[in-house]
Amino acid sequence: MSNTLECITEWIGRQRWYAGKGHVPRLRELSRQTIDTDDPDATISVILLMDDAGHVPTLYQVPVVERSVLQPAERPNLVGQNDDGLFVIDGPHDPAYTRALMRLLAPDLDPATITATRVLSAEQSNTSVIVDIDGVPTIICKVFRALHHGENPDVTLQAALSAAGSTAVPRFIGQLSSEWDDVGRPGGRATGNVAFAQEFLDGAQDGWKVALEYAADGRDFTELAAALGRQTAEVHETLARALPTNDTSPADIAAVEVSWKRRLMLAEREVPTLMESREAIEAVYAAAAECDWPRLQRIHGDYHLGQALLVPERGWVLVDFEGEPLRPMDERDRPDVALRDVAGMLRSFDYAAGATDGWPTDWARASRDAFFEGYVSASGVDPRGFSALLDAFELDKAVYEAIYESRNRPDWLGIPLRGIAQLLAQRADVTLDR
Ligand SMILES: Nc1ncnc2c1ncn2[C@@H]1O[C@H](COP(=O)(O)OP(=O)(O)O)[C@@H](O)[C@H]1O
Ligand SMILES: O=P(O)(O)O[C@H]1O[C@H](CO)[C@@H](O[C@H]2O[C@H](CO)[C@@H](O)[C@H](O)[C@H]2O)[C@H](O)[C@H]1O
Repeated sequence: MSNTLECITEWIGRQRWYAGKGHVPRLRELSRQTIDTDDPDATISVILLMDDAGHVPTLYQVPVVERSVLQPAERPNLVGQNDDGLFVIDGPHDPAYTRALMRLLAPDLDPATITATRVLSAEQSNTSVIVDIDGVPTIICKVFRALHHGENPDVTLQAALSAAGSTAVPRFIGQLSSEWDDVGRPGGRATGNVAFAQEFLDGAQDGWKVALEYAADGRDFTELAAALGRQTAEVHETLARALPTNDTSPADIAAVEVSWKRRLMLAEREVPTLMESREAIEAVYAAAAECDWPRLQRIHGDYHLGQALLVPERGWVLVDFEGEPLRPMDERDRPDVALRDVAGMLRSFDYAAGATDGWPTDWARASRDAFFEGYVSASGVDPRGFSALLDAFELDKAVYEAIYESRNRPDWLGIPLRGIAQLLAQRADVTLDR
């Protein structure tokens, strides 16, 4: 037995959302808040923990429920047993926590109508809980794991799209923020979003799984890809109307170029073979920095097929506007280039082909073209008109994916590496043709 903090330290490294893979966690408790519950055997604590083990300290939200009796069904979600003999359970898996959270996120909801709560089983960066109302899955609550000062773009963007009447995102229900000590900020306090709730889309299919099935069966995905292109353009257009935009200054361009190069340097440390392509990749970045850039606006930021849900009678609905988990929050929380999203989705078609036996490149190419056509038809803007810039964003995404795969799924590292090689070969062909 050990104290609750020791139990969490031993457990946290195994969680999918723990970003410090490869480090032994070094946790420091910043705050512990007790939440009221009507369950007499449960004590709910929301603990904010700073992990000092990595290069950059990371703040995590760990809600736990302490109980004197452990039900067999709770065993897989046991964090540990503390010095007082209490069983410490991962909060989102315990109904006492999720019911208490719902009271805060949706105060108008009658708690008696909540009939069940369960954690979404997919591997995730955060933890989402599905809430049944009168026996029907109705609400999904996302509990953010890594916390940041300032608004979380997932909340800001989905709330803004929903308020603008867009049905391209789930209806927004409510959000919760929290404060914690931060000596680096004026007043010594930081504040950020810790959870939010939105409409649960029953029967939604994950776009990644749909695409994989199509690719594996050699089925034509172009109609769905074109619809996705149209929905993407519509979301970009609504975001540009609902939230601030700005002209692109030379300083903005320089900052993006620096971030591309910084990421490449980081990737080379983790995937040394990338060093062989550095010169060619940097040449693409340099060419992109020289061309015309569109206006900056808020974007999805980590756009791929897994962020698009195919909903019966509604079509594509987009989720998870939090941006890339490996990118600093201050970079994700401001206007950016919409082509970054287009590039993300192009990479995803390549991924679906790469994860399929025989690597059907024609399938990926047809899906890309259809996506472009859909995007143009809804917006009048053809991303292919910014080819140097689009290539740079695609390369940057593939470099990001190389880091992501080497840390999380080394068996898949070949997918982004081949993507990088292909992009560079295509650019070399274009240059030779000139
Ligand atoms: N509103 C929703 N309705 C139904 N399923 C959803 C909804 N939002 C998310 N999901 C499911 O949860 C998965 C993870 O959600 P996401 O927002 O991507 O979480 P994370 O930030 O943890 O990556 C999605 O891929 C989808 O399968
Ligand atoms: O969904 P998250 O916000 O957690 O995104 C991260 O994980 C994704 C993998 O789940 C990763 O996406 C990469 O793999 C996908 C297939 O699993 C593929 O469709 C994407 O194109 C590819 O980028 C994403 O990059 C990462 O941020």
